[in-house]
Amino acid sequence: MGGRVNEDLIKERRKCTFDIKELTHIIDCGEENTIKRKQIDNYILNIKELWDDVPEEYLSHKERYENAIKKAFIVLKVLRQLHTGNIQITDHRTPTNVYSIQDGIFRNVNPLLIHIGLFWSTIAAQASTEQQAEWLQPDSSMIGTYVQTELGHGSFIRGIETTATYDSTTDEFILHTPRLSAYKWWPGGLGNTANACLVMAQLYINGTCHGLHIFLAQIRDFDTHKPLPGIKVGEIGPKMGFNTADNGFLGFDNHRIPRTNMLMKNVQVLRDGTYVKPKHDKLTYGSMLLTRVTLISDLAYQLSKAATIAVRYSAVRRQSPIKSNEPERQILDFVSQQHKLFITIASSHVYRVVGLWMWNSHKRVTADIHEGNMGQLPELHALACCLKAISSRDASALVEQCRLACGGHGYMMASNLPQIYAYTTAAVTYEGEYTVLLLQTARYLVKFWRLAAEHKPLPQNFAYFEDYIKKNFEQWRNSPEGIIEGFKAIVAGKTKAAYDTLQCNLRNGREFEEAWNMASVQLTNASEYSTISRNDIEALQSRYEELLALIRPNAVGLVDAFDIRDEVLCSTLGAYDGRVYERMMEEASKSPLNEDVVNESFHKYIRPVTMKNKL
Ligand SMILES: CCCCCCCCCCCCC/C=C/C(=O)SCCNC(=O)CCNC(=O)[C@H](O)C(C)(C)COP(=O)(O)OP(=O)(O)OC[C@H]1O[C@@H](n2cnc3c(N)ncnc32)[C@H](O)[C@@H]1OP(=O)(O)O
Ligand SMILES: Cc1cc2nc3c(=O)[nH]c(=O)nc-3n(C[C@H](O)[C@H](O)[C@H](O)COP(=O)(O)OP(=O)(O)OC[C@H]3O[C@@H](n4cnc5c(N)ncnc54)[C@H](O)[C@@H]3O)c2cc1C
Repeated sequence: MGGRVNEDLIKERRKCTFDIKELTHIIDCGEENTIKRKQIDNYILNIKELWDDVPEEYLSHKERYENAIKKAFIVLKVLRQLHTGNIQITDHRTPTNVYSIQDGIFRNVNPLLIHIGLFWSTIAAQASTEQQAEWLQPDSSMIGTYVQTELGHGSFIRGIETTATYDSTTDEFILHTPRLSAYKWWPGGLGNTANACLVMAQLYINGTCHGLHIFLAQIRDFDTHKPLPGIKVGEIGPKMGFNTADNGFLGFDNHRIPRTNMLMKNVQVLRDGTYVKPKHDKLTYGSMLLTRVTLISDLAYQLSKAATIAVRYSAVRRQSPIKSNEPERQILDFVSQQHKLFITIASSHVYRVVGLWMWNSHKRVTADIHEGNMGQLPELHALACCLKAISSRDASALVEQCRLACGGHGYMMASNLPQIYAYTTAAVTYEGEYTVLLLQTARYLVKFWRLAAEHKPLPQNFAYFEDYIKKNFEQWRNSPEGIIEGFKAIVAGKTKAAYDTLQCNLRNGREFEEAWNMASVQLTNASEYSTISRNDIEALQSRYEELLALIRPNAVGLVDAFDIRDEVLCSTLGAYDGRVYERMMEEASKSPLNEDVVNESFHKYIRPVTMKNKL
């Protein structure tokens, strides 16, 4: 769409007091990354076949999938070309890699997301060198997915019922779905797209269960794509979002795979059925850990999209004067609106920085694990659980806040805010449900509180538990250091309260698991523990309002610095030029209901009723 940039946006950009490009480079972790990102953006966004004539909302469930799969294979080809050209596109130092461009192309989810993101990365992390050499071929026929969750079990994966029984006479595993609740249910790309999968199943050797292990299974013929004998596979139906992800179900009827199809980097089953244990029980859960870490950056990116749309719209939208004799104001001038939006910008930066830090920590801990040192794994797991849970919950609440901040127009699909919300809120559940993950972190904290309570030595990271017990916390100070101290006090107080309840339940004769369940609200909820006083809260509130006023002239600059192209934002409300009403009218004209001046239903159903008395 050609035309002038909205006058209010022009003025906002003139008001900006910092160098927008400099912030973009910081977000991208360096100017060279910005340049590389823009090259990839240009390359991909110039592929004409990736653009729709009809907005995807008007397509049927089947058409949407078919459209998405067409694009997915164009993108896959590009990814392969870029890899061949040695362009590092999976570097999560920044969320602004090729994956974010896909948000624009699909306006939904790439059906190959799990193939690219989880299938290959799990093989790379958990398959032996020989297996990798065989499976990780650039021209592989395999289109895979990660198949873990079942109809009956998602959170409690030890309850998974699919079995893999070793048959030493044929040197094979027999994959089997013993009952309906054991059907695999949810995996992305499983419904129609994948011809292979990594399946999580209980390993049985000579009648002994060795717990969960990962197996590579072909499920469809590479040539005809028909399900192999003994495989029942299909798609699970429409969802709140993720509708192009082709999530599927899968059942095995004594399906045989070679022994060498168990992922054997960390654990092995030998030809004679000998089981060689892993160095750490939970290495099999490594893919979940990695995805949780990755998601923090992805959620930061979703927040930056929502903030860009809502801030630009709020600069363009004028509604009601503040003083009665004045013209109507930009809604961005209302302090309550600033409160809704600036927190989203800030949260995006927070999770971007934390996501990057976690990504680097993951790299470091993985390198240690390769050397046989598992010492840092529990802390990384505890942090990943908590941060994935909190970032997804915050992101979905803030995206929804941005949608509401755009009033009625935010309810339009063409604003793209409903789609961003549907995408973001799914992350609260997948890769570990919110409460379940918080309880994993609580388990870790309680362990160290027990040491503190028993006056045993604590690692440096938990020294503040001891400070709390000795009442060494200083009075609240309104400064970054003071805020960190305040958070430490909250964590220590919260952990103490939960621990005390747990102990009390145990003293009353409860078994540990039951006592834990009874304390679980305290284990997950924030509590009132703080060194902060009522006066401090008032001082903080007025400081906060001062800061909102300080940010106000830079609001548009701050979201421009996210540097998200219109083709990725896909929003009538958030485009760079701010021509909101023109875009809304243009999008409305694409509705199939506007194709005929009089819809044929008028003659069939309306006219016979409305004209009845007049005939
Ligand atoms: C690269 C491209 C990226 C693109 C951008 C990103 C976008 C990505 C979009 C993704 C699209 C969606 C895909 C979705 C996929 C899925 O959802 S896959 C399925 C995910 N499922 C889950 O997450 C299930 C959650 N449940 C669990 O993880 C486990 O059941 C549990 C809750 C952790 C409990 O496990 P259990 O075996 O019962 O253990 P416990 O008896 O409770 O003991 C826990 C001990 O184990 C330690 N531990 C647990 N997990 C780990 C781990 N992953 N790593 C290390 N350690 C672990 C834990 O600390 C306990 O230790 P101790 O206290 O010392 O006993
Ligand atoms: C969009 C989407 C994509 C997905 N993609 C995949 C995929 O590619 N591959 C795959 O294998 N799976 C996938 N999943 C499945 C996903 O991982 C599970 O849905 C998720 O792990 C939650 O498990 P659940 O559905 O069993 O929820 P449940 O565990 O049944 O949760 C229901 C409620 O019970 C509570 N609860 C459960 N256990 C406890 C406990 N111990 N203590 C306290 N409360 C508890 C939860 O907090 C929640 O409130 C996907 C899911 C979605 C929504």
